[in-house]
Amino acid sequence: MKPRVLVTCPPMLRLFEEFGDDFDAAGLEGCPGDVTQVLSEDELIDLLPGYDGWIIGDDPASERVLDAGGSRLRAAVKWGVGVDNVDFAAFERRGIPITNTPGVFGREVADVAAGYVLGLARSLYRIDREVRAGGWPKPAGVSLWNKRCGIVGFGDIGRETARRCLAFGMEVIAYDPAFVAVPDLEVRAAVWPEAIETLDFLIFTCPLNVHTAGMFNDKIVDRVKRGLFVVNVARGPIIREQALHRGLQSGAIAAAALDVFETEPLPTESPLRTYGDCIFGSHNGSNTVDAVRRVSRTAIKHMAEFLKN
Ligand SMILES: NC(=O)c1ccc[n+]([C@@H]2O[C@H](COP(=O)([O-])OP(=O)(O)OC[C@H]3O[C@@H](n4cnc5c(N)ncnc54)[C@H](O)[C@@H]3O)[C@@H](O)[C@H]2O)c1
Ligand SMILES: O=C(O)[C@H](O)COP(=O)(O)O
Repeated sequence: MKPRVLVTCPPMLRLFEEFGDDFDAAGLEGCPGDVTQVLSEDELIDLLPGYDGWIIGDDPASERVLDAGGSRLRAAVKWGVGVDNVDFAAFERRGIPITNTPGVFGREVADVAAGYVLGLARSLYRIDREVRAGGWPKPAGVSLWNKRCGIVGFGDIGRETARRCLAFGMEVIAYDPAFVAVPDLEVRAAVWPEAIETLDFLIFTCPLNVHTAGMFNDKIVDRVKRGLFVVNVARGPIIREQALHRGLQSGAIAAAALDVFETEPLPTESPLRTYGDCIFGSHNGSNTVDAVRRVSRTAIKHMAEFLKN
C-alpha cells in the first residue's frame, strides 16, 4: 500500500488535482484536508492517525497533536517558509524527519511589499475606492526617490524587497543579526533599532520568533520620524497592533500596509479598519499560481525522500 500523505495547506489544496501525477510518480497517496480552514489541535488529533506523512500548512503542529495523533506519522514537510506554527523539536524528539521549503517565496512576497510601498506613498488604494464611489480625490503623495527605507530581515524576501526599493531610488538599511552583503545591492547594515528616527519606510520581512515578537512596539513608535510608513509581509505578531494603532492615531505613523495580523482573519472590531490610508492583505503574499505549483512539487519531493525507506 502506498504511504498516505495528509495535506492541510489551503494554497496547495486549492490546486490539488494538479498534483495527482506528482504524488503517483513519488509513490505516495496524496490526501486532501479541509481547504476552507486551518485545523484545530483537536481536529488534527482525530485526523492524523490515518497518515504516514503530513504536508503542514498553518495548523498547530504541536507536541500535543503528535502525542495524541502522531503514532503512525513517519515524515512531515512544512509547506512554505514560516515555521512559527510548527514545534520542530517535538518532531525531532520522536525521530520524525521534518523540513520546510526555504527560499521559495522571495520574489512573490517582495512584489507585494513593493506594491504596498507604492500604494502607501501615493494613496493608490484610497483613490481607487473613492473614484469607485463617485469621488475624484487628489491627495498629495510622497516621492520614493531619495527616501530612506529600513528592512527588518535581510533573507530571501528582504533582499528581493531591497532590490525593488533600490530600483525606486530609495536608500536601504537592513536590520539582520546575520546580515550578509549581496554584491549588487547597495544596502547598509544596522543594528535594530539604530537610525529608526531617520526612516521614511519600515518593512518587516523577518521570521516570527522570540526575538522578533513585538519588536514594533510603543517604544519604537515613540522614536520614529513623524509620518513613517510601515509594511508587514512577515508575521502579524511582530507588530503590536495596539502600538501601531496609537502611532496612527497620533500621526507618528502615516499609514501601514499589512498582509499579516496578530489575529487572522483581521477581527471585524479591529480599530485598524478605521484608517482609510492603510492597506490590508489577507496573508496572501506568496500566493501566485506559479509559486504554489513550485512549492507543492518541492514538498512532495521532500516527502518522497523521507518516506522512501
Ligand atoms: N506574507 C506571506 O505570505 C509570507 C510568505 C512567505 C514568508 N513569510 C514570512 O516571511 C519570513 C521570512 O521569509 P524569508 O523567506 O525571507 O526567510 P529567510 O530565512 O530567507 O530570511 C529571514 C531573515 O530574517 C533574519 N532574522 C532572524 N531573526 C531576526 C531578527 N531578530 N531581526 C532581524 N532579522 C532577523 C534572518 O537572519 C534571515 O536573514 C518567514 O519566516 C515567514 O514568516 C510571509
Ligand atoms: O511562511 C510562508 O511560507 C507563507 O506565509 C506562506 O505559508 P503559510 O500559508 O504557511 O503562511
